[in-house]
Amino acid sequence: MLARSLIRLPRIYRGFATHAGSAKPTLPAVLHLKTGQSFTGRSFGAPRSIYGETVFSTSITSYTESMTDPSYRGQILVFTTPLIGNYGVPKNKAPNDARDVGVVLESAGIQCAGVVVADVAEKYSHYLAVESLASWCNRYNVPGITGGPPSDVWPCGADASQPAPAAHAYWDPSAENLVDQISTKEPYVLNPTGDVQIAVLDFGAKANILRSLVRRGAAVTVMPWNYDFNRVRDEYDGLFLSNGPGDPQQCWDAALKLRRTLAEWSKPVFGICMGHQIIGMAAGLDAYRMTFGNRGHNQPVLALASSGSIKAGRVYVTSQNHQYALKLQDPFPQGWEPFFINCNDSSVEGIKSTAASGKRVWGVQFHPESAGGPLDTIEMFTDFVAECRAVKLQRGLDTEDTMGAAKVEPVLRKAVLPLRPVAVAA
Ligand SMILES: NC(=O)CC[C@H](N)C(=O)O
Repeated sequence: MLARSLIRLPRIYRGFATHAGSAKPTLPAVLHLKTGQSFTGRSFGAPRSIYGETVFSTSITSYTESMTDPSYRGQILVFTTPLIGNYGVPKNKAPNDARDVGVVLESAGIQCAGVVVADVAEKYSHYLAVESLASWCNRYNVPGITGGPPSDVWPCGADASQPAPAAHAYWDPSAENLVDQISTKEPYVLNPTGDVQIAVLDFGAKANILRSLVRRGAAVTVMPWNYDFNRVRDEYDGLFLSNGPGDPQQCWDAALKLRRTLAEWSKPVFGICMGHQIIGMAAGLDAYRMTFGNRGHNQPVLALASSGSIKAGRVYVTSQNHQYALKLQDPFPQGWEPFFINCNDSSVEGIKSTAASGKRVWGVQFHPESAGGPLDTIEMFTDFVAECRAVKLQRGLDTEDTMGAAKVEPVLRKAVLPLRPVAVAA
């Protein structure tokens, strides 16, 4: 169900923080959909009413990673897995390390607006857990709704006496630039001693994307989503465009700046999810809103082309969280080709620059960094950083008149080979 919606609590119970944070959800709550349906359940987490866009995820694990993924901003996340919360929530602070991003989960706090869980675990067990899902939600002021009506403590249907909001009152997430709300306001650097300089345009980057780059040795400069990279591009060996919340049409400013980058700069560019949509828009493809987005950790995608660790004809199982996609068109804009296609709904899962274009650009709709989900495509980060490194070395060596191609080759191989991905199992 993708309708805009509202989680509503009876007015008299708003402010009952002690109850809302308790292990046993007993207060009634209602999920109203703009399409007219209302679902009654019990409240957990913060005792307040919120508007949001209702989306569902079929993921079985990693509720903590999903809920801290900035791409879920403004959304009421419905878990189709019935039991959520049974391994609790860990302390979200990583050891102080200049190479890391400072958090264990995907951002500093809960990003989704609310959660819907069939059966929220009242007890949790995990060696790293420090609190329950309900207490975590309560601390971040995020309401949750679970189970059926609390018939033992409250007359069934009492919540229904609260009127559903009028259709026009519902919030329209595509009217807001959610990316601008979450993106860094100032550039910052991770792993400054890294040997390749990668700029990240931050549309709401998941921490594991930044980790995946710095762990491969890159110095990463995270920039605001609409930063004019063209002003500083000569200082960088590669450009990365992150995931992010909301409608990509809100980010045309970034797509137009990228269009210029792609026309005038031929170093490696890689984008994930929102970043992939922005690359597509810059390339001349249309982005559209899907009837059913893909959210889950077992989305199969078929590779249509080989590149680095990715082999054409293989199916990779991927982690996904998106509502928009690039439109498949035939022919593709000149210089571009489809890279992956979704095996379930045939949506575009990746695009790349053609070999003939002389560019090195890749975009994927899925999440190679997982967190949560499978690691089938994690080596795409290795490919990207290795490509940045190879281009950097090639350029450095190209400018040395004394070194011809024959001498360059072993130097390059030494730098690149240890980073080559292990073969993906057939
Ligand atoms: N995870 C993402 O980057 C999602 C991109 C975009 N907000 C969408 O829903 O399609």
